[in-house]
Amino acid sequence: MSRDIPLNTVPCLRRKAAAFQQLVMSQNQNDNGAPPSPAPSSPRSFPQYAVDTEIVTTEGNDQYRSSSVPIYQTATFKQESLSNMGEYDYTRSGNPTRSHLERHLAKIMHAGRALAVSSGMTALDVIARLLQPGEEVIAGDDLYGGSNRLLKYLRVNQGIIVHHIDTTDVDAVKKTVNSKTRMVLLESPTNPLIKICDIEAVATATHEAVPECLVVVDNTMMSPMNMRPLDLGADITYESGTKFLCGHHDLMAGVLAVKDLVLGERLFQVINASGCGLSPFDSWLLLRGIKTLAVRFEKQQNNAERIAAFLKSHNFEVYYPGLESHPGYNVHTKQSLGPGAVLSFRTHDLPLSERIVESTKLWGISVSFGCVNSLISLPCKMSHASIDPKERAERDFPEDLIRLCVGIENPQDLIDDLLAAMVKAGVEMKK
Ligand SMILES: Cc1ncc(COP(=O)(O)O)c(C=O)c1O
Ligand SMILES: N[C@@H](CCSC[C@H](N)C(=O)O)C(=O)O
Repeated sequence: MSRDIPLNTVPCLRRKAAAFQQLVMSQNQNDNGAPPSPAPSSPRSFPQYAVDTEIVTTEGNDQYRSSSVPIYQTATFKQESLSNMGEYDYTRSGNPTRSHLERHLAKIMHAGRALAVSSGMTALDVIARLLQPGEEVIAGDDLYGGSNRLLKYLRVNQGIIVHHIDTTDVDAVKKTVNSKTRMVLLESPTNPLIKICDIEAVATATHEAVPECLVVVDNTMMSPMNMRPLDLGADITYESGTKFLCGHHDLMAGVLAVKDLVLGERLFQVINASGCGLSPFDSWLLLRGIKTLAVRFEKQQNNAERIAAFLKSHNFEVYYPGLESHPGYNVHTKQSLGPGAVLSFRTHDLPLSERIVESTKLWGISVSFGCVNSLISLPCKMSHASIDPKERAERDFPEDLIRLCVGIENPQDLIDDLLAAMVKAGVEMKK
């Protein structure tokens, strides 16, 4: 499958980035002694190659031409003089290792600016701080438990009105958007029910109704390997860097990206004010992970396709957008480059699902996904336990749902392990 994507927005991005850089520099000079602020982390170069090449190709400007970006493990930066301040003063405001990562992310996410923060939840929190009391948010009725919890917090404590609706239904979004809507939050595929939402159609309908409303896409499930929501009309895309970008479950991170540099500056101001920028070491580690994203992701996705076919052949109800039987198959195929490596399936029997999860050997019982190791979980007791059971029931959340997050192991070993776990748990397997 070709991973090339037309980049017709690039020349305009380049002009915008240069103009914005100019603006920030002139502001710094006129700011009557205000501390320096780093140049916006817009891409240094623009994508010219397929995504797997771009992912591994980073551009440094290190004085010794080091192949790996140095870790600037420092809180402060000394200034030449009071009249000649440098780009960096304090790591909360900016750090060269973080800037390097952010520029690379901006390039691979087709963004004008990217920002790296301490977790995926922090990324959503930074975006949510753009909202005012009384404003409205539309979000899915199937979304990651932590995002649901943050939206609930905003509703209870900050006076934000939140509508949870079926965002796979564009008409339902059109009916709910009103003059007070300031944010539409989408996941596609959703976590954990793998529902597909037509991002372009929702973004167009939302912007037609309320031009200033931000369409925000959580792209954690797809990563830039499979989807660039900014190219589909989203205003902001964010993802948990803890997952595919890192790939090894050894760090927490979140990334945000925008095309509009003014919006990017507003998000940067929140990050600087609240101090949630990613640390130098974690920025370095995340960049290291990103370089192998293409090979990991391709193997994980190929494995997932085989496992989905195996489950389907045994008549399980499988949720995976790589299967033509998935109701969102056509929309997903239109807006992304592949089905990803997370899938769910049902047994319609909670104790049986629990026994399957507890009987695997190779599949680790763990939350999260995107890791090189394969993981199995029961969302109702793990990643989505923070959603009130009553609320889960109202949304018809299947408690017996098992989620598989596929790693890079040998696919036959993974299938054999699942099969053995199913037999041990008492599933009658088709011969
Ligand atoms: C879809 C999705 N979005 C956001 C997050 C939050 O990311 P983090 O755990 O890095 O805060 C998660 C998982 O935690 C997730 O699954
Ligand atoms: N105890 C955590 C659960 C994290 S779930 C992580 C990941 N998004 C997943 O879907 O597995 C919490 O309460 O946030």
